[in-house]
Amino acid sequence: MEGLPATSRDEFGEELLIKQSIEHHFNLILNQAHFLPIATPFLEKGETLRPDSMYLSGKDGELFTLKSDMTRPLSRFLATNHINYPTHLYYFGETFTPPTQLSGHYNQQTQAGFEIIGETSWAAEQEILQQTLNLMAELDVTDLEIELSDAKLADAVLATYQLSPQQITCLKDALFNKNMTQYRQKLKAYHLIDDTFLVNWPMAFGLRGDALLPLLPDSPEINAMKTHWQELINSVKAFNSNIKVHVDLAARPLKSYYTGTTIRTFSQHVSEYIFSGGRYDQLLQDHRGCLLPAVGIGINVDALATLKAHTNKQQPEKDNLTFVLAKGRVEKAVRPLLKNAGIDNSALENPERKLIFHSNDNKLTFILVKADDVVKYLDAGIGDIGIVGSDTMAEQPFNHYDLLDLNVARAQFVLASTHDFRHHINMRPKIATKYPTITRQYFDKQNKDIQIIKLTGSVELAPLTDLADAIVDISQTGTTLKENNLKVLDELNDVSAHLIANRISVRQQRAFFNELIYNLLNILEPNDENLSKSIN
Ligand SMILES: Nc1ncnc2c1ncn2[C@@H]1O[C@H](COP(=O)(O)OP(=O)(O)OP(=O)(O)O)[C@@H](O)[C@H]1O
Ligand SMILES: O=P(O)(O)OC[C@H]1O[C@H](OP(=O)(O)OP(=O)(O)O)[C@H](O)[C@@H]1O
Repeated sequence: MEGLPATSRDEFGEELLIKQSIEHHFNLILNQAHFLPIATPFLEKGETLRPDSMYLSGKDGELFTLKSDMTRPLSRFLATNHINYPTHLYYFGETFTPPTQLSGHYNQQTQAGFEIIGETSWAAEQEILQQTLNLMAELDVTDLEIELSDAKLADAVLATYQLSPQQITCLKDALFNKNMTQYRQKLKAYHLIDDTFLVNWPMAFGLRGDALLPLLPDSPEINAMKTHWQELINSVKAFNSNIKVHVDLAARPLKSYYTGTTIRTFSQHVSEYIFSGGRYDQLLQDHRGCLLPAVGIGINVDALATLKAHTNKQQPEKDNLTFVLAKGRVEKAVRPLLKNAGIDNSALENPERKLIFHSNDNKLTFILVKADDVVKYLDAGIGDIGIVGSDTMAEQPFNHYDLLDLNVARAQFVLASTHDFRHHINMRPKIATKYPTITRQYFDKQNKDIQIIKLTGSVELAPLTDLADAIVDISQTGTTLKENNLKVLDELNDVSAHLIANRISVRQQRAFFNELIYNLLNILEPNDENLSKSIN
């Protein structure tokens, strides 16, 4: 009997019962609130090829797209039907996206959502928040924490400083990735490192978000956002004063088309956002091609079902954090650094052949994995914090925070070959490497066509044996190159160990992360007086 494709699964029994119950309560709440149901087919016309879509081919060769989200079918529906606006809609159904092969992820997710379309007034935001709260209560998952933000906040803040468009882009990029190393370098370069709000901005969420609200620059646009957040916070508190609600002043806009308030929720038990949405006035169009203002909330039903399963079993809140360390050079190099930053990693000192360790108080777990696998443990929500080389990160899809460059396990990528290598002789040189992405990026920048040969080690052998013309590899002392009679033709990116973190873990354990980042920055940037400006 043939099994399922690697990326699919059956759903059965208890797991499916939970989803059915979510769907039942969801329909009940939205019917009561006079939202109208909409169901769109699995297949849409597939004229635009997108990397995040799956395709089916029809009998006559026509290409169809499997529905990868609910937004596109909804856009098509509104653009091709005469509807009276404002309209209130809701949907519940399956979406399909191609996961990375052999990653353990599934290609099919259940998504639900509700939208108010054609309504510019603030009442729409209040209504979707109200329905979100009703659903949380109906499903009995009140341990969700709500985060409010605004897609335009970062631009509004940075507009109050004297910065060029390019400087704004660089700062936003570092801010949204919570890349503290890059962010602080930029602040220093732009002479803004004395600004208390800016210094603390990347971690301005949760209680710290609330604490930094009064330090937000003064502008009519920002003041209007503050008023709106306060109104939403008041409605949450009036509904149930136990629900945690905070502002996130450093949130990346959910999607590029969001234009106003955003609302997201997460819980202590699941490493993904459960509800997320907000205002997006620039995406949907009616049948005449006129833009339609809209607010909506999407629900990750699979994540919600995981949360429900936890709630049903009454499991305690997670109070343990897992570090995933790239074993070998990286783990050895960061061990003293972590220890100096107050992390009890003494158990790693006598590893023998064990791969899992605990701190003396059992609050921290350390797991040792091959460098390539660190990100997979973070993706799955098993690891909260990862420590891995920037070389490994550059070769993988990466969707986490790149918090700090730890400045240890340092090396450099180099292009190297034999002494008689001549660039111009070989029209399409063969380059051997363990790092195809880095290699491709480097040659693309130079408009040079090459052929890559992916090796797993002893890369220096390739030009010596004529397997390849040159190599892109890591060099530290240069000894390996020298001993193999190879010379450096060019120096590429620097490599070092980085501290990375799952986005939801940073929220679930924000006090721990704040302290760890602060302690590590004190070691990495000693004598930096501005560090004391970090609220801790
Ligand atoms: N000279 C160097 N060569 C290779 N990696 C280095 C060097 N210096 C620092 N590094 C960092 O160390 C990581 C590799 O560590 P290590 O060699 O222990 O693991 P590995 O590549 O899995 O090795 P092995 O396959 O020999 O176990 C790289 O990802 C890089 O970030
Ligand atoms: O400049 P150096 O200090 O000599 O270091 C560079 C060498 O170290 C790494 O190899 P590694 O030891 O990881 O073995 P590998 O060839 O099996 O990847 C790298 O691939 C180089 O071969």
